[in-house]
Amino acid sequence: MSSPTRRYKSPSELSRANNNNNNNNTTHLPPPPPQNNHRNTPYLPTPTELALLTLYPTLLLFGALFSLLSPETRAAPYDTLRQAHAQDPSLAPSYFARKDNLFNVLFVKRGWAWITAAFGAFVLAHPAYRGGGNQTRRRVRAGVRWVVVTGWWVFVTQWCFGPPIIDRGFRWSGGKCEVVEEMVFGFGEGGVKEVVTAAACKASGGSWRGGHDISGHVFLLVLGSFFLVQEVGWVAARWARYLGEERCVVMHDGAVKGAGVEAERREQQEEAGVLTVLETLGFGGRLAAAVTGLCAWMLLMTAIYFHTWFEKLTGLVVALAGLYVTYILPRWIPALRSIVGLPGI
Ligand SMILES: CCCCCCCC/C=C\CCCCCCCC(=O)SCCNC(=O)CCNC(=O)[C@H](O)C(C)(C)COP(=O)(O)O
Ligand SMILES: Nc1ncnc2c1ncn2[C@@H]1O[C@H](COP(=O)(O)O)[C@@H](OP(=O)(O)O)[C@H]1O
Repeated sequence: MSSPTRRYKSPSELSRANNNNNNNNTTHLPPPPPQNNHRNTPYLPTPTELALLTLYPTLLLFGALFSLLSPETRAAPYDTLRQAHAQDPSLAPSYFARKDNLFNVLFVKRGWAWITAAFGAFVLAHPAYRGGGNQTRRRVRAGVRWVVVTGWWVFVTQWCFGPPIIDRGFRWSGGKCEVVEEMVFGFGEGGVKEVVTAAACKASGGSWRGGHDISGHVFLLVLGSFFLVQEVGWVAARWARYLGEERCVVMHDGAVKGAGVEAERREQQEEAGVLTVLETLGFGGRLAAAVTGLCAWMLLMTAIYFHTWFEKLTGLVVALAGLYVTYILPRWIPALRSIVGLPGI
């Protein structure tokens, strides 16, 4: 069976083509994909990454505008202390304005498990991670990046040597657990036990009120979805030769080069010709794409129905901080890069 015409060529073919071009201009191979000669700064996301990142504030902005303009949403009662609309099914402006909606309960509230599962499926099953002498090392580095991003999720939402960062921020900004403060005794100033986490407050029947409550949903959905975009996007695009741009890295001697210089030579897709996006993604990548799509949808729902705009903005900023440390910092700190690597390299 004849294979369809290939758009992209293997490294050896590309190098042969270039040599031929240089030597006698007699090659019949098509030119390699257009490479942007302009070097991207290693200190900031590449133009494609920036375009994708811009979608997050755009979603938040769109949600804020929608909630201001939609007659159903404006008409529905809103509890400013709980930062949510009325939860009664007959009063809520939409199914998605309810905290008990199935997408929230089964997806976001178990969000890190879904993100971890999609990432794991991709790293274990995708052909880009199979073969080549350094398969184990690439998987271990991907695992290290997962630990770093997961560590940030743990510190921000679950536990940070005590209460998580969200709960610490809430209390630093003047928030407290109302009602329960008067009822619960133990350690703390004057012997009164302070309820220091949102979870403990809820468990004791109190309400967590008054401070700045960084949106945990915005944080988790942005961190998790862009983690998957980075881990699947660069790896699959490099493997299928869809790369039109390159990340730049600072080398040990201070020189700035395309990240490809550190890529170890290994088999890339070349037998099947041009692959569709679905073929390129494989099972794990498709799962990751589905999880990322759901994250985007739930982010939009949070943007429309929950929290103040400032709490959503801080959720976004805290997520971006973790992503910067995991994916951009290693581009200009070679020692860090040697530990966490770069996806696809
Ligand atoms: C250099 C960094 C070093 C880091 C060192 C720390 C390493 C920590 C690494 C691992 C710790 C182990 C934890 C691994 C768990 C991974 C498996 C899971 O997925 S856990 C189970 C799933 N649970 C969730 O997904 C919960 C998701 N929900 C939330 O985070 C919150 O509900 C919310 C943020 C979405 C909202 O909070 P709410 O209070 O408003 O409901
Ligand atoms: N997209 C969404 N769908 C349903 N509930 C959401 C939501 N976004 C936020 N919430 C709810 O709004 C509250 C604040 O969310 P967060 O601080 O994580 O952004 C949480 O309530 P509960 O803690 O009562 O479940 C959360 O479940």
